[in-house]
Amino acid sequence: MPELVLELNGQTWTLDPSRPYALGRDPGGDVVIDDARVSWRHATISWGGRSWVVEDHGSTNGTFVQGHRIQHMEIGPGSAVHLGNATDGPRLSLAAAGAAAGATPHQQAHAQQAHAQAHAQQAPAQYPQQGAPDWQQQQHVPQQQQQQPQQQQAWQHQQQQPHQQQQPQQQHVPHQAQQPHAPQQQPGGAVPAHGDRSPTSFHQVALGHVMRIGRALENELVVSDLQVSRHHAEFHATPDGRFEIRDLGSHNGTYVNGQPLAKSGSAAIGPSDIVGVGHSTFRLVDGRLSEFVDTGEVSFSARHLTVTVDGGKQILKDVSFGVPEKSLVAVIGPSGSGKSTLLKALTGYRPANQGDVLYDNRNLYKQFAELRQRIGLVPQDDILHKELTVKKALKYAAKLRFPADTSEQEREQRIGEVLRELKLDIHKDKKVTSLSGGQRKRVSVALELLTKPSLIFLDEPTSGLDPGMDRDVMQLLRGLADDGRTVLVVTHSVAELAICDKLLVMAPGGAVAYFGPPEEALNFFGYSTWADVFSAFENYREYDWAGRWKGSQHYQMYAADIDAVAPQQHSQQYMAQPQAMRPPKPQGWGSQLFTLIRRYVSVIASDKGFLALTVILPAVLGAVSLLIDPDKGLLVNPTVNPQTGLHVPNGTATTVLLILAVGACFAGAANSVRELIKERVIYERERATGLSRSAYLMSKVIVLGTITVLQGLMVGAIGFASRELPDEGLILGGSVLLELSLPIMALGFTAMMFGLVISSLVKTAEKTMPLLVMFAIVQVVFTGCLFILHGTVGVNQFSFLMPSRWAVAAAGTTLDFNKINPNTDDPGSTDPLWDHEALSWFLDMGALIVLGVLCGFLVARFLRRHEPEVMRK
Ligand SMILES: Nc1ncnc2c1ncn2[C@@H]1O[C@H](COP(=O)(O)OP(=O)(O)OP(=O)(O)O)[C@@H](O)[C@H]1O
Repeated sequence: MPELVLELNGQTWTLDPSRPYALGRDPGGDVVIDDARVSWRHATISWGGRSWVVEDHGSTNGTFVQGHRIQHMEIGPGSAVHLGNATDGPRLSLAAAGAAAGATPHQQAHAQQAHAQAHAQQAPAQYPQQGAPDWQQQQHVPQQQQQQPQQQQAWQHQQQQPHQQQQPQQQHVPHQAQQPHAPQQQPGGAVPAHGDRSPTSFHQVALGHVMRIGRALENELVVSDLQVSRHHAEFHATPDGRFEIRDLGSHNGTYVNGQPLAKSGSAAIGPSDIVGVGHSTFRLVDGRLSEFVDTGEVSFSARHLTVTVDGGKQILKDVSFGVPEKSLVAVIGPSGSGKSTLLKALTGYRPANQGDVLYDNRNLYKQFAELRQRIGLVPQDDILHKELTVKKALKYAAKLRFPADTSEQEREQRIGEVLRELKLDIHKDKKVTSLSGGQRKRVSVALELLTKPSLIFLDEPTSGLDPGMDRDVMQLLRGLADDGRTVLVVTHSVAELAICDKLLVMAPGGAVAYFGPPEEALNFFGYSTWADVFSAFENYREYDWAGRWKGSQHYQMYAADIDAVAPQQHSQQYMAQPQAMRPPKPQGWGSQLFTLIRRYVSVIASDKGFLALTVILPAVLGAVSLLIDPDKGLLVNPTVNPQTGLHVPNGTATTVLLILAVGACFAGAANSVRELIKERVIYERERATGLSRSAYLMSKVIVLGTITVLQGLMVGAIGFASRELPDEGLILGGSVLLELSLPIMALGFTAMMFGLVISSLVKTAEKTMPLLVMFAIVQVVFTGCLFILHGTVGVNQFSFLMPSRWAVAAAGTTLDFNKINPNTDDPGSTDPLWDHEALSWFLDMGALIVLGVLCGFLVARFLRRHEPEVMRK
């Protein structure tokens, strides 16, 4: 095979066809070119089987042959290649072996050493075919980029050898100490399931002994952590030397290798297993239990995260980055660059289709059930009921998130701690709605801090805040990180980036454009302001920003080591086992329901406007019906038409019933139509922390149902009370008013359920109003009061889906609607739903209730769509 001799600036290299040669500024490359226009890893030259080939590696300023920018081109003796500029960029001259001197031994050795590194990287895929845009010409890499920052080196070192830094008890720790649960790479780049650090303490377990773990002081192993139940789990050391962990019906669950044990279930454990109880993890080390307490100082990394949506489009592309403990990371990027998608992938809300998220070297996706408790997420919208006081909002959140066996006093104590930590104690009795935007964000953070998460994610916490509040919130986050947590914030505000440890810049299309210290970022892009950088993103959307990043020195310094591990394809594996990932609920169903009802009642009670409307609306709707022929009753007209033999219709009865039915429909649906959409963010977040969907839905049904039924009673009582009614009902004898009001009340309830369906279906609250109006008008049409439905094939069957049809029919059986509103077109026919019989009344009421229940199922179904993917059943 022909060797090729490459000449540059008087130096020569003999290229051997057996391997590729990396060209660029990287001192570890084969041919090192010290020119600012040349990228860190600019291009490779390799033997392509037939001829030599030069391939651009996503360089910023391009590779040129005969004045043309090339991506991939065959070359040979006599060719000349320019790097970085077509005319005056460094010129590589190629000649046949023998025509020039070979490479020096030093250069050869250097090239060999760099060879492996060159293969660890991936070349970006594509580059603009036209000339480089203007901004590229301005490109120059700041000098400081040549230096490896101390902090990063230190972290990388720690990532590779965590235990060498902190192993005071190493002499007590047998094989695990020498092979700690560090990020040892397994074949294929998998990270071991267990990633904890040095033990916090050791506990002796005698053979044949049982060691109970829990929060209560009487346990042998007391874990003072509110996430742990009073009597949480037991370690059994059998006389024959085997060990077993048994859950004692704990509320937050006991985990083995990240997977929850069944409630009161047990599992045999060996030295390689890791048992999770609240913030503590336990391992068996030489017959003893080593305990590690997660106090928040955790490293965090993402590797090769790729999210693909239906249709195969990638909206997040191969995102890798990592940060040590106590880090504050900001994520910025233009709209649509995948920041929210990244946040969902990092928090496990919507796991990436490819790639891993490592929480202190433990795979978050695989151990989500356990690790989700250590993650706090503050969405963009407040996760609080604004009508409540700060203290009350935290009280209900604590009640829902802490195990059922925590006492009021314990919860109060923790609430007091977070209020003091976030300097909110002076505001604790204020309503959330009366706080400033920044204070409100603090309350959302406080709520997440209740359970002491080690990782906190925030989605645009400063949007809508003035610059002063922006700074306050960012400083708050800085403080949280300094106190020993890892904080990642997605933000649109670039004013306070300097206080972050690392900055991740997302490019259009969902790829990384930069990751590294914030102070070096603008230099990296070659601009003086972020506005210019974002304009460049907008103007050069098709440019390969990711390729530019991967060809950069910063990539080598801050991401290449994380990127070097092969991506893990796993979406099917995770999605196939949703059952295994579903975490236990800290509270029982009934307890959640009770708390939710109390919270909902508190919210409603503090909303005086809503309370007033719930009374005024039915009162007005009932009262307007009184204006219709006030002196006429709701009885069958005694006059009979001699020609048809039918009673003369009582138009007053049908109109009054129509108005009351529509009033109940409107009041019921109006009560609920905004209810789910307005607290969707709260629901999403609470669902991820263990809220039961059915308990949530039931709390709405019970509270709103009660209100609506009472409103229905009011509408019925006002509307019917002053009218002349039959002396006897079909069901309740003399209580005709009540018998007539019951269908109105049931109609209100079912309409309320329809309102919930709308609320669970829509994407924004604004869409609820048109749908509410449409619903009410459709109900008017299908009451059967405006025209006879019976006998009209198709329309009649369709009307069975309308609650107003059944409610009017039920009241109509009592009033004998077949005589009040006879079918004059077809005198012999009557509507069976209106038959003046008890059976028909029950049938109509039953159908009304069944419609309501069906709506309940639909709501549950639609609610599922707004849940974190891992929580969907
Ligand atoms: N489920 C989905 N199916 C198809 N495309 C999606 C889906 N979710 C998001 N996208 C698209 O992916 C891209 C990234 O969306 P994402 O919301 O993550 O961006 P973002 O950076 O958070 O934007 P913004 O700053 O405006 O909130 C957008 O173009 C969006 O339209």
